[in-house]
Amino acid sequence: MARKFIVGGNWKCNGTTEEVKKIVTLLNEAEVPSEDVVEVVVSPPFVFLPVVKSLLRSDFHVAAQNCWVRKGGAFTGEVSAEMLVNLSIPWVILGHSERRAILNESNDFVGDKVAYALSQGLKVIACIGETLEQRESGSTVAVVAAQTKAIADKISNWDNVVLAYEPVWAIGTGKVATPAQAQEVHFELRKWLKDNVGAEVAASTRIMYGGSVNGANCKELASQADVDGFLVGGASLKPEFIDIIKSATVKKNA
Ligand SMILES: O=C(CO)COP(=O)(O)O
Repeated sequence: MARKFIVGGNWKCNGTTEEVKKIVTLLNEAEVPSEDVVEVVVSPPFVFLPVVKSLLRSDFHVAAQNCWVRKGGAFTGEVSAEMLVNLSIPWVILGHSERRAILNESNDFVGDKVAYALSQGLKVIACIGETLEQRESGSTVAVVAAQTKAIADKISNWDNVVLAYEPVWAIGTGKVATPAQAQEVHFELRKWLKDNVGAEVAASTRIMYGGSVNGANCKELASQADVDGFLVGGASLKPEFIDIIKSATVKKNA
């Protein structure tokens, strides 16, 4: 089954109202392949979601960067999945390594979050990835498999899930995974899905790559068989994000 290329821009904890409006203008004026070829999702900080949603072209979509693990209530500082749905925010990024590492989100907690967000009707970009230490000790595949299992154990429908493989050592470091390194892990993840969830889910679930993707390295990464898109941090705040969106055509012409 054809997996539509997907490019996400994770703006992380960046931006002022003025800067956010500038990025939206840049996106709105860009000439990019049609929605049939590439799905574009941008993820501003919570406070800017309404303004971005209201100004952004209708063929691009918005994502929150996180949400609370269960139904909202007395959880000071949290934002619930219900609130995102109420604001017609279709997507949420969950399990980003910055939240796993800095805010101690465990595999189980991320699995619960994914399950709850899906139950409320959100689409989820679920992030996984190994640290440098884990890669150097040869446990990359075991680590990403355990992270994926914690999600798989809690959900029964993968239709609204996209995996984002983001090796921690490549995030914000300028040290991008080589196309072969990315392809190897994406292949193993798809195999894990096939062996543990099912052949159909393995064939249809998109796996994005994230970690120092930029306008110069995106085409070669996009040409890898199991790379179905990108989750972009730093470069999603710059004009080169448009070039990354355009790299979807590498797939179309493959
Ligand atoms: O964490 C990332 C996207 O979620 C990747 O960040 P960079 O593209 O800045 O390395």
